[in-house]
Parts: sequence; structure tokens; C-alpha cells
Amino acid sequence: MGRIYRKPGFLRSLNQAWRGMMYTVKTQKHVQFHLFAGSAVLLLAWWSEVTRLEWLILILAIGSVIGAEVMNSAIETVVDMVQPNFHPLAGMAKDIAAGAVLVTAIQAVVIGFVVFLPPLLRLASKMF
Ligand SMILES: Nc1ncnc2c1ncn2[C@@H]1O[C@H](COP(=O)(O)OP(=O)(O)OP(=O)(O)O)[C@@H](O)[C@H]1O
Repeated sequence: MGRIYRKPGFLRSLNQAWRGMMYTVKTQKHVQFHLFAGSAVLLLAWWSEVTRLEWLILILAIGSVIGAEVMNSAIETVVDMVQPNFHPLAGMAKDIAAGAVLVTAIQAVVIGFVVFLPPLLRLASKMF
């Protein structure tokens, strides 16, 4: 309170954004899970030798989920600051923010199916 706002330089802005992202990674279990799942998907992509376009689409899908998670955390933090007590609208705001994450997660699952189903089917046909 009472601190004078100084326009940050680019490196300072980057540092603040990094700090926000790391805070989310350290404190939010869902973000940790999605980072783990994203890494597993990248390993699977490497193993299945997906095409360049498929790499780009997978990276977009993973980035969308993690980006939405970080934004969800920002909304939760603001809601907790503005309304620390129970309020239906505070709850709804958090549910809506979580809904945005769900949209990106569903999208990522569909993309995962489309990209990985053919190589997994090929593997299954080789095995049986
Ligand atoms: N102030 C509030 N008033 C009413 N309902 C709330 C309030 N805060 C949270 N809720 C309800 O509880 C749910 C979980 O809230 P929480 O703050 O724990 O978020 P979360 O991040 O989804 O959970 P987690 O702590 O596991 O990460 C919200 O989606 C909302 O439905």
C-alpha cells in the first residue's frame, strides 16, 4: 500500500512474469500435474516420431492448458483478495475460471487422441 508505481523495463517485467509463473507452479497442484502430463506427452511425441506440424499442434495444446491454469490462479487470487468470505458470485467466478481450463484440457485430450491413435494402433498391430 502506498508504493509509487514505476513503469517497469522489459527485463523487470519479464522477471515479474517469471515470478508469477513460478509462484503458480510451486503452489498449484493442478499446474504441477499439467506440467507432468505435458512432459509425458512430449516424450510420447518424440517416441512416436510425430511430424513437424503435429509437434507444433501438441506444443500449442500444452501451452494453452498451462497458460489457462496460470490465468485461473490469477483469478482465484483476485477473488480471494476481493471476497475472502463465502459469496455465490465469488464461487461462480472461480468455477468459470476453472471452466476455461477445462475447455483447453478437453481440446488437448482430443488433439492427443488424433495425433497418437495411429502410432499406438500401429504398435498394437505389430505386437498382436
Ligand atoms: N469465496 C468463495 N465463496 C463461495 N464459493 C467459493 C469461494 N471460494 C471458493 N469457492 C468454491 O470452492 C471451489 C474451490 O475453490 P478453491 O479456492 O479451493 O479453488 P481451486 O484452486 O479450484 O482448489 P485447489 O485449492 O484445490 O487448487 C471454487 O471453484 C468455488 O466453487
